[in-house]
Amino acid sequence: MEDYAQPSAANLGGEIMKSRLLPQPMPPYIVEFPDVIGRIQQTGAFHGSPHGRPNHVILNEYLPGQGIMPHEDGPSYHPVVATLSLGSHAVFHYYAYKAGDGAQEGQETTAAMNGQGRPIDPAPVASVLLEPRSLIITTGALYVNHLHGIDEVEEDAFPAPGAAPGPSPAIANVGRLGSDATRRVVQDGGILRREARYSLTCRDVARVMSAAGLAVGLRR
Ligand SMILES: O=C(O)CCC(=O)C(=O)O
Ligand SMILES: [Fe+2]
Repeated sequence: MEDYAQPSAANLGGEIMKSRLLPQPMPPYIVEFPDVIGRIQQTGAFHGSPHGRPNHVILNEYLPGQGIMPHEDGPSYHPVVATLSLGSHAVFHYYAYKAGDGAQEGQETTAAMNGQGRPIDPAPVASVLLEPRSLIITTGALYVNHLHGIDEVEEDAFPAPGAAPGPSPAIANVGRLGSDATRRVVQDGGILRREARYSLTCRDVARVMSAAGLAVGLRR
C-alpha cells in the first residue's frame, strides 16, 4: 500500500546498491557496547551465513500509527534476519501468498497484493508479539516464501476469551512473553498502546563491494 505510514530508517554498515553492500563502519553501539552484532552472532543463527554474522542493520523508528506493509526481504540477504525491538511492543504478522500463480485478469486488486500484484492471503499464518528488548529470528520458509508486516495502528486490541474474534489473531508466542502484564492483556483481552518503537533489522548481505571494485565503480 502506498499510503502506509512508513517508519524513518537509517542504514548501518553501509548502503545496498544493486544487491551489493557498499560497506561503511558500524557505529560503536552496534559493534562495541552493547555489541548487538556480537550478541546476535552468539545465538548461532548466522553460523551458515556468508560472513558468519550480520554485516548490515536497518534502524527503523515507528511512531504510534506507523507500520510496515507485508513484504519479503528478498535475495540480496542470506535468508536469516534477526530483529531487535526497543521501546514499544509491536505485533508482527507473517503472511502466505494465495495458492495459484498470482494475479489473474479481472481479479480484485486490493491492498493484499505484493508489489508484483501477487495476491496475499490476508489471514496471517502466524502473529508474534514482539516485546521491547526481544529478538526474533526469521529464517527458512518464513524468509523465502512468506511475507511479514506490522499493522499501522496506534494500539493493538486483544479479544477476551469467548468474545467474538477481534481484529487481532492468536499470538503464537503468548506462552513465552517476558512480561506478565502483557501476557494477561493478550490472554484475557485488552489493549496495548503503541509507543515509539526502534527496531534493528540485522542481516548478512552476501555480496560486498571490495575496495578495488569500489574504486573501479567510482572512476566510472
Ligand atoms: O521493524 C521491523 O520490525 C521490521 C522491519 C522489516 O521488516 C525490514 O526492515 O525489512
Ligand atoms: Fe522485512
